[in-house]
Amino acid sequence: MLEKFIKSLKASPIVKKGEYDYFVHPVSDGVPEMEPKILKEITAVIQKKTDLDVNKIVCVEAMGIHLATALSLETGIPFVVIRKREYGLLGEVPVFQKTGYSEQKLYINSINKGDKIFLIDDVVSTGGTYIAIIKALQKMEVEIKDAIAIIEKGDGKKIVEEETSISLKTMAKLDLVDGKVIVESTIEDN
Ligand SMILES: O=P(O)(O)OC[C@H]1O[C@H](OP(=O)(O)OP(=O)(O)O)[C@H](O)[C@@H]1O
Ligand code: HPA
Repeated sequence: MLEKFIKSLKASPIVKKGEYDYFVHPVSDGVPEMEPKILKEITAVIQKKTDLDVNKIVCVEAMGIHLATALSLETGIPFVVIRKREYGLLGEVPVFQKTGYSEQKLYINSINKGDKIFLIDDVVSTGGTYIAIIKALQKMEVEIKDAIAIIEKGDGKKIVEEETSISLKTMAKLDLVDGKVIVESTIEDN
């Protein structure tokens, strides 16, 4: 079911961000262009493999937005974006995000105590982003019913699970070897 997605992953160019090896893919970068069929494969597998008995889909700017949009259109569940912009709205919660190559603040709005949410982002790598967000949502007493990062790179999934006790699903686990993307496993192997 994920044939086009897997094929596109293997074709991803790798660039350097300082010392960090960074793969470039339509899911994580919108570059090269996204084939709608890939997005359809991903949303179909999410619907099959995750718990979407939720009242909100929650994604992270920027590269969670197209994934949440596609899923929202298929399911009719509304989505909210954790932004890199501060609004100063009542109840806004700032979160400090650190990835393998950047640091910045994110801002949670329109998520309330008691909400049942599905969390979606494009990549988990160091786990820095998901750990910060999940801890903030747990403190807000939001119920994270399920969470997915479409692409898994490095040890981030394990670190997120250890630090937050949330089970994080991923659709494809990859490794970067000799300038190439190797797909080690997919959610369909389980
Ligand atoms: O597991 P981590 O090491 O935290 O990496 C994962 C995060 O890195 C990227 O975000 P980035 O801040 O580059 O933003 P973008 O979505 O705007 O590309 C990606 O979209 C994830 O949110
Ligand atoms: N590529 C694209 N997005 C990412 C990466 C990467 O290597 N790491 C974290 N987000």
